[in-house]
Amino acid sequence: MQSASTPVYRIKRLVARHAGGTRALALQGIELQIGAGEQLALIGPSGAGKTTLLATLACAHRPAEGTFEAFGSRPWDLSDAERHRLRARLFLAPQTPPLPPRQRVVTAVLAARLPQWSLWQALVSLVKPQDPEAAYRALVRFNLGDKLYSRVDRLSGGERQRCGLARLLLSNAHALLVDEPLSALDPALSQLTLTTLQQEAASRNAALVCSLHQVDLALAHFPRIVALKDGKVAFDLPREQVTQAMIDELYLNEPPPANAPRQDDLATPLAVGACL
Ligand SMILES: Nc1ncnc2c1ncn2[C@@H]1O[C@H](COP(=O)(O)OP(=O)(O)OP(=O)(O)O)[C@@H](O)[C@H]1O
Repeated sequence: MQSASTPVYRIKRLVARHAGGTRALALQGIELQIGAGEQLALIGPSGAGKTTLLATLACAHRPAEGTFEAFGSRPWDLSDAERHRLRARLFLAPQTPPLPPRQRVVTAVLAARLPQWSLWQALVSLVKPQDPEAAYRALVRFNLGDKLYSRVDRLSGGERQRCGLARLLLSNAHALLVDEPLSALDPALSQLTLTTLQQEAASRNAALVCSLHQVDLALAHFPRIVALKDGKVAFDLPREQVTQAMIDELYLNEPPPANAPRQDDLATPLAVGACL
């Protein structure tokens, strides 16, 4: 039963494995609570488990052990139909959005409304897009308004990535899960993208969880930083308490993350300002 104070996510001692011969651990002993309206960045070296955690939060990956509650329910104890309904409250934007290459952008973006539509509306929209104005408004917010009727396979990597994010704006979700949204974007578009995602999350009081390799942007934009390493939470802190030593330790023996702040740029603890 969900009340106003029910967290969006409540996770205890969560363990996740991937399929395959070794069933290697991807997440171990994860403890996490995320409330409505919270915005947090997930950082950590490659292979730390960020994508696996986002897939778990999206109910796309079933945990092997532990407690996992979303909106007060245990998704994997629900029937398939109930879990399907729960998933309509979650939106996962993968790093490479699964957009049909021959589809027009307008149709691909409007597909985010599928969970809200009847089968008939969905079929009609494939032939004649329903509410193209809404798709246009979403694309404009990612500086992509001129691509409304382009074919998906004619988009650049960065345009495709933002097209995937425009879908998020058309969803009804209250947990927005975004995996490395900036990997194909230049600095100006990166700022625009993060600001748009954060404004959208704030306007619907949604939880926003965003994995980022750009540590400087994570610290500049997000009030809470959750760092993963080797499938475990290395730290989970307000950004003001994150120090350069913690970042160094997190990426020890790893190639430096993209756009990591230089040592000279950082006080200890880090002095960072919001960009919202
Ligand atoms: N489909 C899969 N099958 C088997 N192992 C996997 C699979 N996907 C990920 N893994 C393993 O799970 C661990 C966590 O991977 P994950 O993709 O969650 O990390 P990540 O932090 O998102 O990495 P990156 O920053 O490189 O995207 C890694 O050891 C990875 O090799």
